Amino acid sequence: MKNKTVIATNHLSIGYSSKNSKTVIAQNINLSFESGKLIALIGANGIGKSTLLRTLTGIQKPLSGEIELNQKPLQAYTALELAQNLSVVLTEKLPPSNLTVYELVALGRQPYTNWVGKLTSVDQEKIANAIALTAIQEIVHKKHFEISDGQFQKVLIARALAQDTPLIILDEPTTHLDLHHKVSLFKLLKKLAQETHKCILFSTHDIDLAIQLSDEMIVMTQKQFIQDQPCNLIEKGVFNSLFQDEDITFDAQKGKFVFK
Ligand SMILES: Nc1ncnc2c1ncn2[C@@H]1O[C@H](COP(=O)(O)OP(=O)(O)OP(=O)(O)O)[C@@H](O)[C@H]1O
Repeated sequence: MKNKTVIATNHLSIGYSSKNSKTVIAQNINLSFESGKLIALIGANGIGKSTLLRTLTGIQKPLSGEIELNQKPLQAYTALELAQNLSVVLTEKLPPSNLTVYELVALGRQPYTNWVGKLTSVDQEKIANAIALTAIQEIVHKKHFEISDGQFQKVLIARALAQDTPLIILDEPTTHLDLHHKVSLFKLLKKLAQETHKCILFSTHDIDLAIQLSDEMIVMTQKQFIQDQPCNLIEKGVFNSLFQDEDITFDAQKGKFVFK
């Protein structure tokens, strides 16, 4: 299947504005993401990763510039159309509820169900598919608060898969996970990008893992955004500019950070 551009930005400027002030977090952002790719967004704490992801998902308005989702300006989408084209996995806890894992995954079908919220056979098939792809069959009858953090992350990804959108955006999906669960979640995202041909964009602080498992990375620094394949970024020495700390350097041979 041919890769096509799912989302692209043109001279995008992101930040926060109120009545009296405007804070620019980053500007002149020109990025483009294709279907079938797993793309990691990395950068130091507070650099603006969440701000960028919130802007790309339409949760937050750009200060200026354009975002095109499937060749159409993001602001031209209705809320329902947006939910059919883009799913978001955030790290926030859910509001208190008694939902089972199955019901939570089924919520992904909301943009397609009628006003009574009845699931059609197509909806049920998409839910079953999402559950199978994320391998959470054994916990579908549990309440969502009866599962571990790692399982919960998978459930949120299953909900995004059930929503069946060409683009999935995740903000730090591996936070709070141990190494084993981080690796398995990264591999799951990689498999999903390959098998479902979706574009999966996520932010992370697990840079070593992102280098090994993502198709492309976006390195965000005070000065610039660099988007490329991990091996090219290593070759260009980009990772050394990530942290303003002489004690942390990137070992290009080992493909990981080393500390003094
Ligand atoms: N609601 C807000 N109003 C004003 N400034 C904000 C707001 N939210 C975040 N910021 C500021 O925007 C900058 C970028 O924050 P953001 O959360 O996007 O960074 P991040 O790269 O995701 O950080 P981290 O890796 O620590 O999660 C920070 O300086 C932060 O203080």
